[in-house]
Amino acid sequence: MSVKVRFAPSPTGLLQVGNARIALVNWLFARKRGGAVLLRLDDTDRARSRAEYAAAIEADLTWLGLTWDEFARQSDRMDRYDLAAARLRESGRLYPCYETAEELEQKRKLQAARGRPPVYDRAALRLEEADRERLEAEGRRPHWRFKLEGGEVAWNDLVRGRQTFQAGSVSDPVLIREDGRPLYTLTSVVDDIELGVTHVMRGEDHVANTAAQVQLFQALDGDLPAFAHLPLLTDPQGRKLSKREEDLSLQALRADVGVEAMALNAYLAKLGTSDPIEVRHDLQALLADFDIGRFGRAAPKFDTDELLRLNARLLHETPFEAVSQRLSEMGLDDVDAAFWAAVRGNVERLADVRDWHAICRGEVEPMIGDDDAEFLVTAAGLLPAEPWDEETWGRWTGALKQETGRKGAKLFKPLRKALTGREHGPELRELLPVIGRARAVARLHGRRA
Ligand SMILES: Nc1ncnc2c1ncn2[C@@H]1O[C@H](COP(=O)(O)OP(=O)(O)OP(=O)(O)O)[C@@H](O)[C@H]1O
Repeated sequence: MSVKVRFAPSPTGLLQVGNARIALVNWLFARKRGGAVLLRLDDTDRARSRAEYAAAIEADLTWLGLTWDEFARQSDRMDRYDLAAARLRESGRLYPCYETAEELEQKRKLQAARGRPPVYDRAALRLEEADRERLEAEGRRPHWRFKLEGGEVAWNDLVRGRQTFQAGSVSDPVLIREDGRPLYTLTSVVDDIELGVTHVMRGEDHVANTAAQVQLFQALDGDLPAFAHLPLLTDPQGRKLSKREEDLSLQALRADVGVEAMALNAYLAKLGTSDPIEVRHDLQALLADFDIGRFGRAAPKFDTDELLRLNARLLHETPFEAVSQRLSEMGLDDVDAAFWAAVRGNVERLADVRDWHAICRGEVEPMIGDDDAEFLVTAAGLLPAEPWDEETWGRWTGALKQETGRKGAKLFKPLRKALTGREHGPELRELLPVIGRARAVARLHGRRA
């Protein structure tokens, strides 16, 4: 059987890292099996769905490298949901209800007072034709519920193991609202059947829905897909992430925090498993040890600091070719392979290259202690002629050591502080050729250059 998965966000906000984890898991699962990925926009909620969020979802997935083979939009498929609803009506599984939200609330309060679970009492099933006519004449419009069959509903969840629900313990779900809008429980099942989805992998906010959906697949003669419900990511305080909080949106992580797509992918692919989180340079490398069975049931905490540490490690290993284009888009056209090799070990995010660029190519105020001024002038005098390479530093400091008798920190620290204006930074062996002779001489003499 060929595998088909879907990622089905609603375009009601920017994707956040929790959504991205679901998209990534679907992608890895499908690609590992040579299967297909469907991107489906769940945009039946016209009031909240926006074209710019739909475009942002596509841009975010593209940034992560999570390609899709098929695309569907629920708002284009409304006639399919109408047809499915008609079939359910014919088979007696979809029935009209006229209670208002207040009336339903009232019922729930009464049930609670009697110590009963808040399950819909199916009063609407007992209405006669004349009752319905009277209610409609009052101007009421029905909403439509799916009649669950009693007994146990079970499925083997790829993450949660065997799941069982007593159908009698949940309310018949509303599939169509009184304004005629079909709801997720219905639209999702109709699409999964008609678009041939074999594995439904989503957040565990959908578990409660699944029992009803299993019966709906059966009522619509669809093949039941496999299910995997992953726990929801939380922030470090344990709060569920949602599209409504935009600080952990993919856009913010990319543009404001400076996270690399592959750092995020590598982090999300391992978060919530007991595997170590390691640098991976492409999605193919993540496929090798991907296994849906390794994801635990506890809600993992998303930790931006941990992600940034991985981001730094990734950049430290990234070859120049992989970043050259982006560096020139940042206006750093004169950064070459030697420059990148010198500074990459000192950046946490790509934008940090700007700081080292300013130090190597811009003006720096040298840091010079009173005891070192003379030593540094001697050092300037011993600088060899260009061209310089990585050997230059060793030859120069060797000669300087002989001349002055200084060694260790007494020798190296003043050079670093004068040449870079900083106490710490990249290996000077690599940095010196990037700074160049003219700047080095001036800085060793204490001049801003
Ligand atoms: N915090 C989270 N952690 C993991 N998965 C999540 C999280 N939030 C949503 N998801 C999953 O992301 C997928 C896309 O969902 P959807 O577009 O409905 O997002 P949402 O963030 O739940 O939306 P909203 O914030 O508007 O309720 C679903 O499979 C959903 O279960």
